[in-house]
Amino acid sequence: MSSHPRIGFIGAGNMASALAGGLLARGWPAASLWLADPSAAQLAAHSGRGLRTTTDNAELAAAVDVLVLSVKPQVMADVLKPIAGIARARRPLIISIAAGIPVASLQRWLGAALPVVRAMPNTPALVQAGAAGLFASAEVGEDQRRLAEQVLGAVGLSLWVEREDLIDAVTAVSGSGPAYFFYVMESMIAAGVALGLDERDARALTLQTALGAAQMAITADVGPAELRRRVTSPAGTTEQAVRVFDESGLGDIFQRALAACADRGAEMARELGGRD
Ligand SMILES: NC(=O)C1=CN([C@@H]2O[C@H](COP(=O)(O)OP(=O)(O)OC[C@H]3O[C@@H](n4cnc5c(N)ncnc54)[C@H](OP(=O)(O)O)[C@@H]3O)[C@@H](O)[C@H]2O)C=CC1
Ligand SMILES: O=C(O)[C@@H]1CCC=N1
Repeated sequence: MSSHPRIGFIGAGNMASALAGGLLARGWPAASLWLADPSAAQLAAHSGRGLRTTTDNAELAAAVDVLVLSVKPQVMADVLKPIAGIARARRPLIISIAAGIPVASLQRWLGAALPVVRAMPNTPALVQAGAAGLFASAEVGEDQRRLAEQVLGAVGLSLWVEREDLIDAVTAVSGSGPAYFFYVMESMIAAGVALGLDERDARALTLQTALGAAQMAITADVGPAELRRRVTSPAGTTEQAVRVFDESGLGDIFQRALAACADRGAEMARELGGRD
């Protein structure tokens, strides 16, 4: 196998576009990236950049070394059954990025206990700043583990979790996590505007502050709590903002929000995973 295995995405939506775009920007050859989607319009931007595209999932499944299942969880069963025979014959590494679809369901729809990696990436993969949790089924060998790491690791951090239910926790923290930070950014921009800044300045200050805080937290030799303490002067301004967050139960809000997110993953597994 070449140093750049052929990777095929079934479902060319938001997350597949982020992963394929990130791999491309990282130097993955466009001709080794395949995308399948029923919508020719959805595929047009990708083919314009030299990626291989098709509206036929079976054609893609017959061509790739790594098959990334990037459709919505609700259509996964219908997507897998028609390509199950090809997958059993060719045995590509299968990586499912769908929230809430257990390995056992994927294998049942594929008609065999094929090696499956469940991955939970996030959209910052597009700018090589992704974060992904991976879980390997018992059938996944060492070489296939390394292959999954090569693909997800090319666009950011990737780490293995040893129990499948922890994928729901990864979803709550990092899979859905970008949305929480974007929400914070939206709220800070709106608050800055309410305090009199023009929208462009409020946005620029907010986004640069988010970037700076993340970079500091990643590189510092102390944790976020100490970094927060260093910004919070006694009897100063930050203290007043933190007081309002504490009085409003911000920590509890995050606990409940992430628990609701993880619970939804488990609920989807019950709703969708049991399908024939
Ligand atoms: N978005 C995110 O941040 C993350 C998403 N995920 C997971 O990734 C998966 C995809 O999510 P996302 O990219 O947001 O969803 P999108 O709806 O953006 O992408 C899914 C794509 O699959 C297409 N599709 C539908 N039916 C088929 C089919 N039969 N064969 C091939 N393609 C098909 C859809 O087309 P159409 O729109 O025409 O139906 C759409 O283009 C989900 O399972 C989600 O849980 C995981 C981590 C993060
Ligand atoms: O909201 C969702 O269900 C998907 C999974 C993680 C991020 N987006």
